[in-house]
Amino acid sequence: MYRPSRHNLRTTLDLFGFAHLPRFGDSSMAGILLLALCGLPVYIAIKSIYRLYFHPLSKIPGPKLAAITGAYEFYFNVIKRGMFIWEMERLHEVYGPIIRVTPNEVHIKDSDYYDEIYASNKRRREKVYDRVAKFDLEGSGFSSISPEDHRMRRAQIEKYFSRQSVTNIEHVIYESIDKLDEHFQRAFKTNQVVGVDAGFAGLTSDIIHNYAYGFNSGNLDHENFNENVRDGVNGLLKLAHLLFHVPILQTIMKMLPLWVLEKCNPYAYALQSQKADLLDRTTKFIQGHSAELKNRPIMEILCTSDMPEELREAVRLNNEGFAMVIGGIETTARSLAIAAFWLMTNDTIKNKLREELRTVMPTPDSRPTWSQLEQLPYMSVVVSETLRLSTGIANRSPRAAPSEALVYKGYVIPPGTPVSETNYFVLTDPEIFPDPHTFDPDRWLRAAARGQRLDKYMVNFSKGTRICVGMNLAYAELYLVLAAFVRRYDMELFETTEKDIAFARDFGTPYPDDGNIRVRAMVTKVIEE
Ligand code: HEM
Repeated sequence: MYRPSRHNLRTTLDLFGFAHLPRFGDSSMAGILLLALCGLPVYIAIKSIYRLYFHPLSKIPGPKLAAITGAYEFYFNVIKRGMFIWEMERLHEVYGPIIRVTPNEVHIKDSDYYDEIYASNKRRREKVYDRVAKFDLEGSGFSSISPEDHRMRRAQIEKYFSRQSVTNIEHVIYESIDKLDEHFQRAFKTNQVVGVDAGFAGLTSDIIHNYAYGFNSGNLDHENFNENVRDGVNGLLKLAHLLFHVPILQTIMKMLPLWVLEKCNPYAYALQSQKADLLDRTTKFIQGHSAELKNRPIMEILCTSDMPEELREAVRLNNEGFAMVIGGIETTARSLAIAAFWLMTNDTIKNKLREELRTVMPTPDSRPTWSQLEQLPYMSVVVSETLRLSTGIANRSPRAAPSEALVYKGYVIPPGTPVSETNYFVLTDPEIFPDPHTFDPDRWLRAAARGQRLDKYMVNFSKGTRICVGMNLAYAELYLVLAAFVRRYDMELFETTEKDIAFARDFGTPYPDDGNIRVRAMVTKVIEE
C-alpha cells in the first residue's frame, strides 16, 4: 500500500506553493506549538483582566466568574440542566437588583423597570443574535434583530392574529373543544384516566396547524392525543441551551440524515422531521398547490401574496410558519393544564366560576363567544391568575438599545449592551403579588378595589414592539376552553401533585424537575343541567 513519506508530502506541499509552512519535526514547528501552549493561558489571563477591570460593564455588580466567562451559565443550564434561572435569583439576593450575568449581558430584577427594556417603537430596541440563533428560525419575525427587519416581517402575519381575525376562527377552536369533549366523555363512561395536559397540547396543536398550514395534525383524533407530536417542540426547547453554547451542533444536526438523527437523538429527530414536513408543505404552497380549504391557511396566503422578492424564499417563509407552531402549542397548552390543576384542587374557585359561567352558558354545551366570556369578571381573573402562575416563557430574552445608554439606579448600561429581565421574577414578585405561589384569582379583584392595576405587570407575552403576535389566539383559546372545561365536567386529579406542574427547570418554558408537565385526572361527573 502506498504511504506518502514525509519527504513525498513535503515535496508535494512545496510544489503547490506551501513551502513556507512549518515542517513537522522542525524546531520552528515545535516553537509554534510551545508558543500556542503558553500563549493560550496568557490570552485567557489578559482577556479575564480586561473583562474584570476595563470592560464597559466592569462596574456592574456580580460574581467575577460570570464576568469572565459564559461557562458560568453553561454550567448551570447545560450541565445542571436548566438551573441558571435559580442561580440568577440567588445572585440577585447577594448582589442586588442589577447584575452582570455573562461577560456581555446585564440582568435586572425590578418589575417597574421592565418597560424600559421591552420598550415600544419610540425607543429603538434590538434582539441579540446569539440568543435567537439557537432556535434556527432565520429570517422570521421572531428571529429578526433590527426593528426594521422585524416590522417588515411581522407586518406580513400580524393581521391574522388581530382580535377580529381570531374572533373569526372561534369555530375552529370549538371544533377542537368538541373533539376533546368526546375524549372526556369516553373517559367518564369507561372510567379511564385522561392525560389532561396531552389533551390540551393536542388541541392547541390541531388549532395552530389548521390555521397556519391548513391541515389537521390529528392529535385529537388519536386515542392518546398523539403525544409524541409534542416531541418536536419539546426537542427544540430541551436542546436550546446546548445549541446556544455550542452552535456548531445546529449545523451538524441539520446536515445529518434523518435516520442517523433518529438513532442519535429522538428529540432532534422529531424536531427536524417535523420541520422538513412543514417545509415540504410551504414549498408546495409556493408552487401553487392549494390546501383546498374554504378558508385558506396563513401559509398559503403568505406564499402566494405580493411581498418583496427577498421575503419569498421557502426556508424563510417556513421559519415564519414554524415560529407560529412553536409559539402556539406548548405555551397555551401548559397554561390550560395549570388552570385545570388548580381548579381541580380548589372547589370553591371552580364552583364560583361555574355559577358565573351559567349566565352565558345556560346549558353545558352552550357556545359563548370569547368576547362574552371576557366580560365575566371572575372568569377574567381566573385567566389572569392562570397566566401569572404558568409563566409562559421561562428563558430571558435580552434586548439591546443600540443608540441609548440605559440608566438603572445610578448604573449606566452602555448602548448596545444586551439587557434582560426574567418574566417569572415579575410574575412572582411578592411586592406585587403577595403569597405569589398561591392560585388566588381574587387577588386581582382586591387590587382593583384598591385602585391598583396589576395588569401592568402581566408580562407573560412580553411587552413593546416584540410582544407575542399570537396573544389574541392564546387568550381566545384560554377563555373558550376553560369555560367548556369548568361548565361541563367534574374531575379529580389522578397521581398528580404540585410537583408535576411546579417550575423547576428552565428549558425555554418552565419544566418540572423530571420530564414534562403532567396533569392526569379521572372524569367523575359529566354535568347535564
Ligand atoms: C400563553 C400563551 C403564550 C405565551 C405566554 C407567549 C409568550 C410569548 C413571548 C414572551 C414572546 C416574546 C419572545 C421574545 O421576546 O423572544 C412571544 C413571541 C411570539 N409568539 Fe407567543 N406566546 C403565547 C402564545 C402564542 C401563540 C398561540 C402563538 C401562535 C401564533 C404565538 C406565536 C408567537 C410568535 C410568532 C412570536 C414572535 C413575535 C415577534 O417577534 O414578532 N405565541 N410569545
